[in-house]
Order: sequence, then C-alpha cells, then structure tokens
Amino acid sequence: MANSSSWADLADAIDDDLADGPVKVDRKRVLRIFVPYRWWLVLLVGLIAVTSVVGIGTPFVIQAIVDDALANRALGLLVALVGALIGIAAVTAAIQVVETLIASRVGQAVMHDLRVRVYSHLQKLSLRFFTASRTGEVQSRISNDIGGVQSLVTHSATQLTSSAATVAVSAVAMFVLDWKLALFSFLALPFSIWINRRIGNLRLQVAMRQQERLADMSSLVQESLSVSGIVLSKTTGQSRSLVERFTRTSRDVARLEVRSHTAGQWEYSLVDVLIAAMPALTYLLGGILMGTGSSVTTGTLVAMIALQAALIGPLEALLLLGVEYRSSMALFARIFDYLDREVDIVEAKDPVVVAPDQVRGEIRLKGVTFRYADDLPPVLREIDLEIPAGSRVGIVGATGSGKSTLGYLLARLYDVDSGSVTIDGVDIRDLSFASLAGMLGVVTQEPYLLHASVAENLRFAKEDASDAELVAAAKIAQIHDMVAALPEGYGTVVGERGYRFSGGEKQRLTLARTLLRDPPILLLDEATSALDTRTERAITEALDTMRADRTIITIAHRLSTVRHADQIIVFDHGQIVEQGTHDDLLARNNRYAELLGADRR
Ligand SMILES: Nc1ncnc2c1ncn2[C@@H]1O[C@H](COP(=O)(O)OP(=O)(O)OP(=O)(O)O)[C@@H](O)[C@H]1O
Repeated sequence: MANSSSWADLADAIDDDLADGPVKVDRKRVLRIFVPYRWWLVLLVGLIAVTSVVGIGTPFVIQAIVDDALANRALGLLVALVGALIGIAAVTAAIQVVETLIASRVGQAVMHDLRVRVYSHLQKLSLRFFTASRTGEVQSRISNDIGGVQSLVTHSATQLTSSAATVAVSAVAMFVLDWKLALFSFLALPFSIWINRRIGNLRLQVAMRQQERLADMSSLVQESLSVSGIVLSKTTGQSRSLVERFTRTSRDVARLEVRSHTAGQWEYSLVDVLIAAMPALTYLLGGILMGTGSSVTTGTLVAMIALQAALIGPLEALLLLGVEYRSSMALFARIFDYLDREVDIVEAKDPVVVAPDQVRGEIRLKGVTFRYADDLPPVLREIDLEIPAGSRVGIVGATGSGKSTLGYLLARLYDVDSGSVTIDGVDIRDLSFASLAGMLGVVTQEPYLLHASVAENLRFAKEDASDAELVAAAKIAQIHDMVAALPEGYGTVVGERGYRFSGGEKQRLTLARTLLRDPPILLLDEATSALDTRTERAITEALDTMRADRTIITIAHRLSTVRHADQIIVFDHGQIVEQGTHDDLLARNNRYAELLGADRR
C-alpha cells in the first residue's frame, strides 16, 4: 500500500512542476509534420463537414414529425420522414467508415515518418550523445512518446474536426429554431471551456512526469535484467536494493497514472451536472415561453432537446480533446528535443571519395588535442604521430592514458578539437563517411554481437559476403573450427548480447566480422585481450599472410601482443612519451621497460 506521505510528496512535486508553467511547443512545427498529407486531410475535413451537415437534418425531421405528421395524423408524411431519418443515419455511417480509413492511414504514416526521423537523426549523432544517455531512455522516446501521439493523430484530429463541425452546425440550427432557447443552451459553454483549460494545464504537467518515470522504469529494466545486469546484481548481492528501486519507480508511475486520470475530476463532474440539467431547464423555459404566446411549438422543444443531446457528445469530446492535445504537445516537446540535438560530426559538403583498394594506409596525426567535454581536461594533448603505410604499430600505456580515445578519433567517432588526422594525406574530415568506413576496420574493446545467427552477425559488416568468405574470415580469427563444430554451425543463434559464447570467442567473432570487409587499415583495440597468447599469435600470423600491405594498429595492455610491431608508441597522460621498436625501447630502459617489468611481475 502506498503511504499517505508519499502521496503528499507527489502532489508537491506536481505543484512544483506547475509553477514552471506549461510546456512550450512550436505548433507550426507540429503542423509541418502533416504537410505531406494535406490533401488527404482536406478530403477528411470535407467528409466530416458533409456528415455534420447531413446529421443536422435529424432534429428538423423530428420537428416535422411532431408538429406536422403526428399532429395531423398524416401517415404518408410520417413514413417519408421516418425514411429520411433512417437515410440520414445510413449515409452518415457510410461516410464515417471512409473517414476512419483515411484518418488511420494518415495517422500511421505520420507516426512512421516521426519514428524514422528520430531514428535516423540519432544514427547521425556522435558517441557523445550515447555516452550521455541511457539506452532505455532512447528506446522509450522512440516507442512510448511517438506511440503516445498516435491517439492525437489518428483519433483526436478527426474527433476535433467532427465535434467542431457538429457544434457549429448545431449552434446555427438551434438559433434557427428559437434564439432564446438557443442562447440559454449555450450558457454552460463558457464555464466548460474555462474549467477545461485548468484541467488541461494540470494534466499536461502530469503527462510529462509520467513519461519521465516510464523512461526511468524502462532503463532500470534494461540495465538490470540484461544478462550482464543480472550477473552484476547477483554477484554484488544488490538484488534486494534493485527491487526496492524498481518498487519506488513503479509506485511513482502508478501514482502519476492515477493522478493523470483523476486530475480535475471534480471540475469534470460539475460540467456533467450542468449538461444533465439542461433538458429539464429547457422544458421549463419552453413552457414559460409557450405561455407568453411565443412561436415555440412542441416540435421545436423536442428538436431543441434532440440538438442539445447531439451536442453533449461533441462538446465533451472537445473538452477532453483539449486535454489530450496538451498531453500530446508534451510528447512532441520530447520528440523535438531529440530531433534538435545538434549533429556534431558532419560529412564534408563535397567529400573526397576513396575506394578501399586505392588506400595505401599511411596515417598522420598533427598536433591532435581532444577533450570529451568543454569542462573536462584534455584527454589527448598535442599528439604528433606518423604511421607509415603497411606498418604494424602497437600502442601501449597505462590505463586511462588515452589509447582508445585515439582509436575513436581515427574512426571519427569524435572530431579532434585542434590539429588533424590524415589518411594518405587526406584529412579524415574531408573524406566521405563511406570511404572512411571502407578503409578503416575497427575491433573495439567490448565485443558486441547481435541477437542473430553467427552468419548474420558476420554479414552485418558485408551483406553480400559468400559462405566461403565467412569461413575465410573466421579461419583468420581462429574461430572457424569452433563454430563449425557447433550443431548448427554458422546458423547458431548468438544469445542475448552473445552470451552463449565465451569472452574470447566473442572477441574472435567480432574480429572475423571486421576482417570480412578486408579493410586496408585495421585498428584492434584490446581485440585479443581475452585470448591466450598462442591463439593471439596464430591470429597475428594469419593476418600477416592474408594481406602484408595492411596497416595494423594494435592497442594492447599485454605487451607481448605488440612485441613484434614495427613501431611501439607509449602513451602516458594523453601524450606520447616514447616510441620505437621493442628492442630500442628496451635499450632505453625508460617508460616501456618499466611497463614491461610490471607486466612480468
Ligand atoms: N565519454 C567520455 N567522457 C568523459 N571522459 C571520458 C570518456 N571516455 C573516456 N574518458 C576519459 O578519457 C580518458 C582516456 O580514456 P581511454 O579510454 O582513451 O583510455 P585508455 O588508455 O584506452 O584506457 P584503458 O587502457 O583502460 O582502455 C580516461 O581518463 C577516461 O576516463
């Protein structure tokens, strides 16, 4: 059971939110999303107008039934009028089927556009965005937020038009029937609108908080119920505290859910009472008017009450729509927030295109300085480095000295703050994305495999790779025998994030994936750290026989991995402190020798 103090906390939090005022969304921008479908929308509005106008005939037919057919006992006229009533209902229903079809098609198309826009925009963002956001949060925005505006698009937009049209047409009809009774009928309207605005603001804020907490919940589930998450929580004995954290978040979600449904419920009830009292008061007023000799007939009264009844639905819908619209705007605000994230790594306007087979593989860094954020110290400082084409380079150094960061810069996952990185003399910022991806193969520290078969995982790098190519790449990565021995061979599905395979097996699979593209430059960032030295050596030899002119940069902690490199670069605190061959560096008896000593101990 929720305790009462936490309910009070929640109410305070919502009040705090309210103090910030309503969320601002550029409405024109929301409208622009619908521009490609404008003609369908025009057709939809036209159809809705037709149904409203046709529908409004009903009260007049009723008036004629009461005043002319029934009062004069004219059976022929009665049959004709009843036929007209049924006809109106049938035509309206038929048009409504078409309306629903158009509305859902347009709605789904708009959602699809939004989903794809957000997804493709996020694909363009640099690592900076992803290191700063939680996976569950991104997922929640794409599925929950965009899903949340669905009702606005598919349902509310049609409701709005049809309700507005019905209200407008009914108003005209009521005034045509009798202006005094019509005026009275509309007395309750200003109240309702005012109350509606209040509830709308309140619910908007609740909707925002609700989405945030839902995102918290997805993140927590994602983080803690993944294979690695469950291993972490079990081995650290944190299961209980995670359950407590989840309980708190879930309770918040439940409260906000209740709050979003009940906020302003009293005001709504008042609107209900006003609406329920109207027909009774109309009879009373009608009776008084009839007594004073006005032109009001029984038929007028019956038609007026029928009109009022026809108005209740659309009016209530309009009131609710205001609320729904405001909640949807809150969701649009969150979607736009993602779409507005600046793309910090952009492709050059007129990029240099280089085919992989034209690449020699000479890399130069000139005065490269880089920091992860403006308020953080530089991670790499004034790096100058020359890597000749086709050479083998080892990068070593203490943990956190900036080795992986250098790899990120080569792959343009981040851009340098100052200085430049060139490949064969071309600044990588001038290369097309595809050229850079084609010339540089990267195997990162963390082997990442998709939940798919081994073959599909490998083909992620090269869709059209033949089976023979898969086998060749797997052989170099020393994983072919192992995969081939599995009952389903290359068809074996990799468990959640590759769990069925050991750490070393996953490393070799990711290496095979990169090798499939046969990149002229290969960057191995701790790519063989989980392998025994014999297997590692076998991979190095196979790599050499596969393509001798390939430039290979190997980042390693284990110094034996890079011992035979043409050049070993020693990093310390974001700077190169030493470079040379293993023998040179050993003879210098400095930083490298120290690391080697530590390695052996
Ligand atoms: N996204 C990030 N935001 C802020 N700082 C970061 C980020 N990524 C890395 N760093 C910091 O940059 C520094 C260099 O990190 P990097 O991963 O390049 O080191 P490394 O030499 O590869 O370390 P290791 O050998 O442990 O893999 C570290 O101090 C690290 O904390």
